[in-house]
Amino acid sequence: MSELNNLRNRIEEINFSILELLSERGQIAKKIGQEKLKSGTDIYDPMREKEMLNRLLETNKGPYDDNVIKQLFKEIFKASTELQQSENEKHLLVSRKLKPEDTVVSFDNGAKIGDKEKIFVFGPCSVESYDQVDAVAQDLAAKGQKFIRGGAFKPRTSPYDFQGLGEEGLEILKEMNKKYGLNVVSEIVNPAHFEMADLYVDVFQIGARNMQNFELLKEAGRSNKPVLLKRGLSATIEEFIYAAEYIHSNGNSQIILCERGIRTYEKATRNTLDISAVPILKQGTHLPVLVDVTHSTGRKDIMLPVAKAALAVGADGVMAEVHPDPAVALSDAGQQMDLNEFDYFFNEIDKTRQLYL
Ligand SMILES: O=C(O)C(=O)C[C@]1(C(=O)O)C=C[C@@H](O)C=C1
Repeated sequence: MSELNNLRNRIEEINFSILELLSERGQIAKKIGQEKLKSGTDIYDPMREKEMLNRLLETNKGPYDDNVIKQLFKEIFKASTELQQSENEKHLLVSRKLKPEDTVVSFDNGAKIGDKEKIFVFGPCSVESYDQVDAVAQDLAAKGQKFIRGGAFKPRTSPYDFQGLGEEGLEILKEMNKKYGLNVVSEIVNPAHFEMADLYVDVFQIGARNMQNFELLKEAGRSNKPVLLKRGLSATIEEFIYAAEYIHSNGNSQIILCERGIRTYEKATRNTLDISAVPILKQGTHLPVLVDVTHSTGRKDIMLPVAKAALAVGADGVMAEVHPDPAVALSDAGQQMDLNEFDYFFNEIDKTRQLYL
Protein backbone atom coordinates (compact mmCIF):
# COMPACT_ATOMS: atom_id res chain seq x y z
CA MET A 1 0.00 0.00 0.00
CA SER A 2 1.30 3.48 -0.89
CA GLU A 3 2.03 6.01 1.86
CA LEU A 4 -0.84 8.18 0.52
CA ASN A 5 -3.31 5.36 0.96
CA ASN A 6 -1.95 4.61 4.42
CA LEU A 7 -2.44 8.19 5.51
CA ARG A 8 -5.91 8.35 3.99
CA ASN A 9 -6.92 5.21 5.83
CA ARG A 10 -5.65 6.67 9.08
CA ILE A 11 -7.59 9.91 8.44
CA GLU A 12 -10.74 7.95 7.81
CA GLU A 13 -10.30 6.03 11.05
CA ILE A 14 -9.97 9.37 12.83
CA ASN A 15 -13.16 10.62 11.06
CA PHE A 16 -15.04 7.72 12.59
CA SER A 17 -13.53 8.36 16.01
CA ILE A 18 -14.53 12.04 15.79
CA LEU A 19 -18.03 11.06 14.66
CA GLU A 20 -18.35 8.63 17.54
CA LEU A 21 -17.20 11.30 20.02
CA LEU A 22 -19.51 13.89 18.44
CA SER A 23 -22.47 11.54 18.76
CA GLU A 24 -21.59 10.84 22.38
CA ARG A 25 -21.23 14.60 22.96
CA GLY A 26 -24.63 15.19 21.30
CA GLN A 27 -26.29 12.62 23.58
CA ILE A 28 -24.86 14.38 26.62
CA ALA A 29 -25.98 17.77 25.26
CA LYS A 30 -29.50 16.33 24.90
CA LYS A 31 -29.45 15.28 28.57
CA ILE A 32 -28.19 18.75 29.58
CA GLY A 33 -31.09 20.19 27.52
CA GLN A 34 -33.58 18.08 29.50
CA GLU A 35 -32.09 19.28 32.80
CA LYS A 36 -32.29 22.87 31.56
CA LEU A 37 -35.96 22.42 30.61
CA LYS A 38 -36.72 21.10 34.11
CA SER A 39 -34.95 23.98 35.83
CA GLY A 40 -36.09 26.66 33.36
CA THR A 41 -32.46 27.52 32.47
CA ASP A 42 -31.65 29.15 29.11
CA ILE A 43 -30.30 26.75 26.53
CA TYR A 44 -27.71 29.10 25.09
CA ASP A 45 -24.96 29.79 27.63
CA PRO A 46 -22.33 32.11 26.10
CA MET A 47 -20.27 32.29 29.32
CA ARG A 48 -19.94 28.52 29.49
CA GLU A 49 -18.97 28.44 25.80
CA LYS A 50 -16.34 31.14 26.34
CA GLU A 51 -14.80 29.33 29.31
CA MET A 52 -14.62 26.05 27.37
CA LEU A 53 -13.08 27.82 24.37
CA ASN A 54 -10.45 29.53 26.54
CA ARG A 55 -9.43 26.21 28.07
CA LEU A 56 -9.25 24.60 24.62
CA LEU A 57 -7.11 27.39 23.20
CA GLU A 58 -4.73 27.18 26.16
CA THR A 59 -4.19 23.51 25.32
CA ASN A 60 -4.04 23.91 21.56
CA LYS A 61 -0.62 22.87 20.25
CA GLY A 62 -1.44 23.23 16.52
CA PRO A 63 -1.14 22.59 13.64
CA TYR A 64 -4.55 24.34 13.40
CA ASP A 65 -4.33 27.89 14.66
CA ASP A 66 -6.54 29.20 17.46
CA ASN A 67 -9.09 30.81 15.13
CA VAL A 68 -9.71 27.56 13.29
CA ILE A 69 -10.20 25.66 16.55
CA LYS A 70 -12.49 28.40 17.78
CA GLN A 71 -14.65 28.25 14.63
CA LEU A 72 -14.87 24.46 14.70
CA PHE A 73 -15.96 24.37 18.34
CA LYS A 74 -18.40 27.25 17.88
CA GLU A 75 -20.08 25.12 15.19
CA ILE A 76 -20.26 22.23 17.64
CA PHE A 77 -21.80 24.42 20.36
CA LYS A 78 -24.31 25.79 17.83
CA ALA A 79 -25.25 22.27 16.78
CA SER A 80 -25.79 21.39 20.48
CA THR A 81 -28.07 24.34 21.17
CA GLU A 82 -30.12 23.54 18.04
CA LEU A 83 -30.38 19.92 19.13
CA GLN A 84 -31.45 20.92 22.64
CA GLN A 85 -33.98 23.41 21.27
CA SER A 86 -35.63 20.97 18.89
CA GLU A 87 -35.65 18.19 21.54
CA ASN A 88 -37.28 20.51 24.09
CA GLU A 89 -39.89 21.66 21.56
CA LYS A 90 -40.96 18.03 21.18
CA HIS A 91 -41.97 18.07 24.82
CA LEU A 92 -44.18 21.14 24.54
CA LEU A 93 -47.86 20.24 24.70
CA VAL A 94 -48.70 22.89 22.08
CA SER A 95 -46.02 21.58 19.71
CA ARG A 96 -46.93 19.98 16.42
CA LYS A 97 -44.04 17.58 16.97
CA LEU A 98 -45.96 16.16 19.92
CA LYS A 99 -49.41 16.30 18.25
CA PRO A 100 -49.30 16.43 14.44
CA GLU A 101 -53.09 16.88 13.94
CA ASP A 102 -54.63 20.37 14.02
CA THR A 103 -56.52 21.36 17.16
CA VAL A 104 -60.09 22.29 16.28
CA VAL A 105 -62.00 24.38 18.83
CA SER A 106 -65.72 23.56 18.63
CA PHE A 107 -68.74 25.48 19.93
CA ASP A 108 -72.32 24.55 20.80
CA ASN A 109 -73.71 26.67 17.94
CA GLY A 110 -71.81 24.52 15.43
CA ALA A 111 -68.95 26.97 14.90
CA LYS A 112 -65.42 25.61 14.68
CA ILE A 113 -62.08 27.39 14.75
CA GLY A 114 -59.10 25.66 13.19
CA ASP A 115 -61.16 23.40 10.96
CA LYS A 116 -61.12 23.53 7.14
CA GLU A 117 -63.39 26.57 7.02
CA LYS A 118 -61.90 29.96 7.90
CA ILE A 119 -63.84 32.09 10.40
CA PHE A 120 -64.27 35.73 11.40
CA VAL A 121 -64.47 37.43 14.79
CA PHE A 122 -65.89 40.93 14.48
CA GLY A 123 -67.34 43.41 16.93
CA PRO A 124 -66.76 46.70 18.70
CA CYS A 125 -63.55 47.47 20.56
CA SER A 126 -65.43 48.25 23.79
CA VAL A 127 -68.93 47.47 24.95
CA GLU A 128 -70.42 50.93 25.49
CA SER A 129 -74.20 50.36 25.55
CA TYR A 130 -76.84 47.77 24.72
CA ASP A 131 -77.91 49.62 21.57
CA GLN A 132 -74.35 50.01 20.32
CA VAL A 133 -73.60 46.29 20.63
CA ASP A 134 -77.04 45.28 19.39
CA ALA A 135 -76.57 47.25 16.14
CA VAL A 136 -73.37 45.33 15.42
CA ALA A 137 -74.71 41.96 16.60
CA GLN A 138 -77.79 42.25 14.39
CA ASP A 139 -75.58 43.00 11.40
CA LEU A 140 -73.30 40.06 12.20
CA ALA A 141 -76.21 37.65 12.58
CA ALA A 142 -77.64 38.84 9.24
CA LYS A 143 -74.26 38.04 7.70
CA GLY A 144 -74.38 34.51 9.11
CA GLN A 145 -71.61 35.12 11.61
CA LYS A 146 -71.07 32.92 14.66
CA PHE A 147 -68.93 35.19 16.86
CA ILE A 148 -68.95 38.66 18.36
CA ARG A 149 -66.06 40.34 20.14
CA GLY A 150 -66.32 43.22 22.59
CA GLY A 151 -64.25 44.50 25.49
CA ALA A 152 -65.79 44.91 28.94
CA PHE A 153 -62.46 45.20 30.77
CA LYS A 154 -60.16 47.49 28.81
CA PRO A 155 -56.44 47.64 29.59
CA ARG A 156 -55.76 51.17 28.33
CA THR A 157 -52.45 52.97 27.92
CA SER A 158 -53.72 55.91 29.98
CA PRO A 159 -55.46 55.36 33.33
CA TYR A 160 -57.72 58.32 32.45
CA ASP A 161 -59.15 56.59 29.34
CA PHE A 162 -62.41 54.60 29.38
CA GLN A 163 -61.72 51.36 31.29
CA GLY A 164 -64.79 49.43 30.15
CA LEU A 165 -68.21 48.65 31.66
CA GLY A 166 -66.99 45.55 33.51
CA GLU A 167 -69.60 42.93 34.38
CA GLU A 168 -72.39 45.14 32.98
CA GLY A 169 -70.62 44.96 29.61
CA LEU A 170 -70.45 41.18 29.80
CA GLU A 171 -74.19 41.06 30.56
CA ILE A 172 -74.86 43.01 27.35
CA LEU A 173 -72.71 40.58 25.37
CA LYS A 174 -74.56 37.63 26.89
CA GLU A 175 -77.82 39.19 25.69
CA MET A 176 -76.40 39.09 22.15
CA ASN A 177 -75.57 35.45 22.59
CA LYS A 178 -79.16 34.71 23.63
CA LYS A 179 -80.74 36.91 20.96
CA TYR A 180 -78.57 36.05 17.94
CA GLY A 181 -76.72 32.85 18.90
CA LEU A 182 -73.34 34.57 18.64
CA ASN A 183 -70.39 33.20 20.64
CA VAL A 184 -69.00 35.93 22.83
CA VAL A 185 -65.26 36.68 22.82
CA SER A 186 -64.19 39.05 25.59
CA GLU A 187 -60.99 39.94 27.38
CA ILE A 188 -60.23 39.00 30.98
CA VAL A 189 -57.58 41.03 32.79
CA ASN A 190 -57.84 39.71 36.34
CA PRO A 191 -57.35 36.06 37.36
CA ALA A 192 -60.17 36.45 39.90
CA HIS A 193 -62.68 37.31 37.12
CA PHE A 194 -62.76 33.97 35.28
CA GLU A 195 -65.45 32.48 37.51
CA MET A 196 -67.74 35.50 37.11
CA ALA A 197 -67.04 35.87 33.36
CA ASP A 198 -67.76 32.19 32.80
CA LEU A 199 -71.47 33.05 33.11
CA TYR A 200 -71.34 35.38 30.11
CA VAL A 201 -68.41 34.55 27.84
CA ASP A 202 -67.77 31.72 25.36
CA VAL A 203 -64.11 32.54 24.65
CA PHE A 204 -61.80 34.15 27.21
CA GLN A 205 -59.44 36.53 25.49
CA ILE A 206 -56.02 37.26 26.94
CA GLY A 207 -54.84 40.53 25.46
CA ALA A 208 -51.45 41.49 24.12
CA ARG A 209 -50.51 43.45 27.25
CA ASN A 210 -51.16 40.39 29.38
CA MET A 211 -49.51 37.74 27.23
CA GLN A 212 -46.88 37.14 29.89
CA ASN A 213 -49.15 37.69 32.89
CA PHE A 214 -48.41 34.18 34.10
CA GLU A 215 -51.01 34.12 36.88
CA LEU A 216 -53.68 35.05 34.31
CA LEU A 217 -52.38 32.36 31.92
CA LYS A 218 -52.45 29.72 34.66
CA GLU A 219 -56.02 30.63 35.61
CA ALA A 220 -57.06 30.53 31.94
CA GLY A 221 -55.48 27.08 31.85
CA ARG A 222 -57.67 25.98 34.75
CA SER A 223 -60.85 27.19 33.01
CA ASN A 224 -62.80 24.93 30.70
CA LYS A 225 -63.64 27.42 27.95
CA PRO A 226 -61.55 28.21 24.85
CA VAL A 227 -58.88 30.90 25.31
CA LEU A 228 -57.92 33.36 22.60
CA LEU A 229 -54.33 34.38 23.32
CA LYS A 230 -52.98 37.49 21.63
CA ARG A 231 -49.28 37.92 20.93
CA GLY A 232 -47.57 40.47 23.19
CA LEU A 233 -46.50 43.82 21.79
CA SER A 234 -42.82 42.91 21.93
CA ALA A 235 -43.02 39.15 22.30
CA THR A 236 -40.95 36.81 20.17
CA ILE A 237 -42.72 33.88 18.55
CA GLU A 238 -40.95 31.59 21.04
CA GLU A 239 -42.27 33.61 24.01
CA PHE A 240 -45.75 33.52 22.45
CA ILE A 241 -45.59 29.73 22.17
CA TYR A 242 -44.41 29.40 25.79
CA ALA A 243 -47.33 31.62 26.91
CA ALA A 244 -49.71 29.20 25.17
CA GLU A 245 -47.87 26.33 26.87
CA TYR A 246 -48.70 27.90 30.25
CA ILE A 247 -52.41 27.59 29.41
CA HIS A 248 -52.12 24.05 28.04
CA SER A 249 -49.92 22.77 30.87
CA ASN A 250 -52.52 23.97 33.37
CA GLY A 251 -55.13 21.75 31.75
CA ASN A 252 -56.80 23.71 28.94
CA SER A 253 -55.98 22.58 25.40
CA GLN A 254 -58.58 24.79 23.69
CA ILE A 255 -56.26 27.63 22.72
CA ILE A 256 -56.53 29.98 19.75
CA LEU A 257 -53.49 32.11 18.92
CA CYS A 258 -53.83 35.60 17.51
CA GLU A 259 -51.11 37.58 15.73
CA ARG A 260 -51.95 41.28 16.23
CA GLY A 261 -48.81 43.07 15.16
CA ILE A 262 -45.65 43.82 17.06
CA ARG A 263 -43.86 47.01 17.96
CA THR A 264 -41.16 48.06 15.51
CA TYR A 265 -39.66 51.37 14.35
CA GLU A 266 -42.26 51.57 11.54
CA LYS A 267 -44.82 54.32 12.02
CA ALA A 268 -46.97 53.89 8.88
CA THR A 269 -49.09 51.32 10.71
CA ARG A 270 -50.10 51.16 14.39
CA ASN A 271 -48.07 47.98 14.81
CA THR A 272 -46.16 45.85 12.32
CA LEU A 273 -48.12 42.76 11.35
CA ASP A 274 -45.70 39.85 11.50
CA ILE A 275 -47.29 37.94 8.65
CA SER A 276 -44.59 35.26 8.69
CA ALA A 277 -45.53 34.45 12.30
CA VAL A 278 -48.70 32.82 10.92
CA PRO A 279 -47.06 29.96 8.97
CA ILE A 280 -44.36 29.65 11.66
CA LEU A 281 -47.03 29.17 14.36
CA LYS A 282 -48.97 26.80 12.13
CA GLN A 283 -45.82 24.73 11.54
CA GLY A 284 -44.58 24.77 15.11
CA THR A 285 -47.88 24.32 16.95
CA HIS A 286 -51.14 22.48 16.31
CA LEU A 287 -53.23 25.47 17.46
CA PRO A 288 -55.56 27.62 15.31
CA VAL A 289 -54.12 31.03 14.39
CA LEU A 290 -56.14 34.21 13.80
CA VAL A 291 -54.93 37.61 12.57
CA ASP A 292 -56.27 40.85 14.07
CA VAL A 293 -56.20 43.34 11.20
CA THR A 294 -57.45 46.25 13.31
CA HIS A 295 -54.75 46.35 15.98
CA SER A 296 -51.96 45.39 13.62
CA THR A 297 -52.64 48.00 10.94
CA GLY A 298 -54.73 50.61 12.79
CA ARG A 299 -55.71 51.70 9.27
CA LYS A 300 -59.07 51.03 7.67
CA ASP A 301 -57.69 51.75 4.17
CA ILE A 302 -55.42 48.68 4.18
CA MET A 303 -57.38 46.28 6.38
CA LEU A 304 -58.88 44.39 3.45
CA PRO A 305 -55.66 43.52 1.56
CA VAL A 306 -53.98 42.65 4.87
CA ALA A 307 -56.90 40.37 5.81
CA LYS A 308 -56.64 38.65 2.41
CA ALA A 309 -52.91 38.18 2.97
CA ALA A 310 -53.58 36.66 6.39
CA LEU A 311 -55.93 34.05 4.90
CA ALA A 312 -53.46 33.41 2.08
CA VAL A 313 -50.59 32.59 4.46
CA GLY A 314 -52.74 30.07 6.31
CA ALA A 315 -54.53 31.97 9.10
CA ASP A 316 -57.66 30.17 10.32
CA GLY A 317 -59.54 33.44 10.52
CA VAL A 318 -59.51 37.19 10.84
CA MET A 319 -60.49 39.56 13.66
CA ALA A 320 -61.53 43.17 13.08
CA GLU A 321 -63.40 45.92 14.91
CA VAL A 322 -66.79 47.29 13.88
CA HIS A 323 -68.76 50.09 15.57
CA PRO A 324 -72.14 51.62 14.54
CA ASP A 325 -70.72 55.13 15.05
CA PRO A 326 -66.91 55.01 15.32
CA ALA A 327 -66.62 58.80 15.64
CA VAL A 328 -68.12 58.66 19.13
CA ALA A 329 -66.49 55.38 20.18
CA LEU A 330 -64.97 55.43 23.66
CA SER A 331 -61.88 53.56 22.44
CA ASP A 332 -60.08 53.11 19.11
CA ALA A 333 -62.35 55.68 17.43
CA GLY A 334 -60.09 56.08 14.40
CA GLN A 335 -59.66 52.46 13.45
CA GLN A 336 -63.08 50.82 13.82
CA MET A 337 -65.15 50.32 10.66
CA ASP A 338 -68.66 51.77 10.52
CA LEU A 339 -71.42 49.45 9.29
CA ASN A 340 -71.17 50.67 5.68
CA GLU A 341 -67.41 50.19 5.57
CA PHE A 342 -67.91 46.83 7.22
CA ASP A 343 -70.43 45.78 4.55
CA TYR A 344 -67.85 46.27 1.85
CA PHE A 345 -65.04 44.71 3.88
CA PHE A 346 -67.18 41.71 4.77
CA ASN A 347 -68.39 41.01 1.23
CA GLU A 348 -64.84 41.12 -0.10
CA ILE A 349 -63.17 39.06 2.62
CA ASP A 350 -66.01 36.55 2.51
CA LYS A 351 -65.30 36.00 -1.20
CA THR A 352 -61.68 35.32 -0.29
CA ARG A 353 -62.79 32.94 2.46
CA GLN A 354 -64.78 30.94 -0.06
CA LEU A 355 -61.68 30.45 -2.21
CA TYR A 356 -60.27 28.26 0.55
CA LEU A 357 -63.32 26.02 1.02
O1 LIG B 1 -23.01 23.24 29.06
C1 LIG B 1 -24.14 23.52 28.71
O2 LIG B 1 -24.88 24.24 29.37
C2 LIG B 1 -24.66 22.96 27.43
O3 LIG B 1 -25.85 23.10 27.17
C3 LIG B 1 -23.73 22.34 26.46
C4 LIG B 1 -23.23 23.32 25.45
C5 LIG B 1 -22.16 22.53 24.63
O4 LIG B 1 -22.46 22.03 23.57
O5 LIG B 1 -21.03 22.45 25.14
C6 LIG B 1 -24.35 23.74 24.57
C7 LIG B 1 -24.94 24.97 24.62
C8 LIG B 1 -24.52 26.03 25.53
O6 LIG B 1 -24.55 27.28 24.94
C9 LIG B 1 -23.20 25.73 26.14
C10 LIG B 1 -22.64 24.49 26.08
